[in-house]
Amino acid sequence: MTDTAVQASGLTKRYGAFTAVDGVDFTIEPNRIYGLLGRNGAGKTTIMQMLTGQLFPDDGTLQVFGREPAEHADVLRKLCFIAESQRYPDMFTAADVFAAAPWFHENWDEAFATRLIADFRLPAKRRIKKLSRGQLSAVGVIVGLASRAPLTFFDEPYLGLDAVARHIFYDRLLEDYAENPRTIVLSTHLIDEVANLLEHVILIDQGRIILDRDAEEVRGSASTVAGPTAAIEAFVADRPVIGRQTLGGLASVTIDGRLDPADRQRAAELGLELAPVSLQQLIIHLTGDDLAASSEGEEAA
Ligand SMILES: Nc1ncnc2c1ncn2[C@@H]1O[C@H](COP(=O)(O)OP(=O)(O)OP(=O)(O)O)[C@@H](O)[C@H]1O
Repeated sequence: MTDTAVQASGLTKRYGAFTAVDGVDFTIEPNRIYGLLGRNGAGKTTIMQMLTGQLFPDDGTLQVFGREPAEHADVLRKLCFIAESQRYPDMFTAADVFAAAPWFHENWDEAFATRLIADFRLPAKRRIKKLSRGQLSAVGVIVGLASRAPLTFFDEPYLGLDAVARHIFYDRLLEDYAENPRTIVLSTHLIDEVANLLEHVILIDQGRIILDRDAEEVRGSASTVAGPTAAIEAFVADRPVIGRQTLGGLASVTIDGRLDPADRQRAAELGLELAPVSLQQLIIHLTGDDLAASSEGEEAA
């Protein structure tokens, strides 16, 4: 049996009277790729900062590789945190950053970094402060990949990257992960782009976890059913509805839970169309205002 990479229980962070992370429990298993997803301000960065010893929790227990991260240098050495707004010393070139990386990351692979510099067409000899936004993102991504840290966090560091560069990042990540398994946590809003990379999804909303599931289970775990409103209502009665749109006599309703062959047959008999819900659509339903509106309606009823 392998040990867990992260074990959090009742993890809480407050900023004054505001609770940014509200008593969350979760586990991160080693050698998997996790998506830490959620809307702006959900608490993702705050959680990652606690996991990497940059912030102290106000409550709860947190173990990273079996210890409290903030107080154990041997744990911190196993971590790599790449943020969107990564800062570097003013005089540094990208090459200086890569030259310093092995001091912090014992698994640093210089040959891999050199290959990535070419892939991203990064002018490594140029001062960091002269780099474009995308080039600066590439510096962070290269550090995150070539460090091969046992637990690597990418907190949306690839926002500045263009579509080609982002796909190079996803490809290199997957290739290298296959050869050098490690634990990777990605926080991103580009959910459709990373959906196939993720092995596990943790969805956070307003400081609380609302979904913590194997990505394979999430795929196909919700469906959209579309057709005449009366037939839809007959089909979705007693099923958990997580989204609803109506237009004239037509409706499109998203339901949670898998459909079995009998469900599919019934939908066909009623003349309804079924479509799988993508991870991004599911997250929009789970954290969007349409859910808030329908659940308020249910509470009032
Ligand atoms: N130093 C701080 N002081 C006060 N409030 C803070 C502080 N840092 C974060 N917050 C608040 O805590 C909440 C969680 O912030 P956090 O940065 O963790 O969100 P996030 O999920 O990473 O968001 P985004 O996707 O927009 O980056 C937000 O409401 C934010 O405004």
